[in-house]
Amino acid sequence: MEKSFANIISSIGEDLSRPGLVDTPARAAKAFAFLNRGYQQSLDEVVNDALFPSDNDEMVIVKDIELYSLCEHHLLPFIGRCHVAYLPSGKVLGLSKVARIVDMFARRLQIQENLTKQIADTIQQVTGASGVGVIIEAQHMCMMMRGVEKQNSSMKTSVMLGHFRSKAHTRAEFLSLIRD
Ligand SMILES: Nc1nc2c(ncn2[C@@H]2O[C@H](COP(=O)(O)OP(=O)(O)OP(=O)(O)O)[C@@H](O)[C@H]2O)c(=O)[nH]1
Ligand SMILES: [Zn+2]
Repeated sequence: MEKSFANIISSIGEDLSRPGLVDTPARAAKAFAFLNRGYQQSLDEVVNDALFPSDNDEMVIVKDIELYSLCEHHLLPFIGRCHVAYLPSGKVLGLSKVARIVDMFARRLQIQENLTKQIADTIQQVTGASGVGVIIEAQHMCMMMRGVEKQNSSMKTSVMLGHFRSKAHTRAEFLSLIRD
């Protein structure tokens, strides 16, 4: 990856031998590996068996989970917030694991729609919940720094599974609780 970054830097007309850039291919490779570290993670390792029996079947919401990802079309960041809710069915998931699952998928090359669905499907799979709702609001640098150059638009995506899809009042409760 270092060689590839060295090629990219030369290709834009820069002088790789100038002092400020000498270590840049190595730094950039390290940074890019970090930004894409989700490929090295497995769900088992992320969840680490942090599932706890509970007879509480009321809605659990983790809101405003910050999210940094890279769009798979331009390799530019999209940055925003993710809200996750589920209806437990016999067990609850360790709180931090919700955010870790978000990160595991965000730290890959993504489009926002697929990211939203992967998070929802995984929370469903891990918890066996009777419903899952995931909403992501994000701003895409590929639309801001280049291309159409719109600075104020943001994208909202949602995936509703189980009762969040079939019961309007469950969905409404989720939407109202993330507004507070
Ligand atoms: N649906 C969706 N589109 C995305 C996402 N991230 C980037 N894109 C879009 O992917 C599209 C790629 O379009 P292309 O026409 O192939 O590429 P481009 O010429 O660079 O497009 P422009 O951005 O319009 O300049 C653009 O419309 C981007 O805005 C995402 O998360 N979801
Ligand atoms: Zn893009």
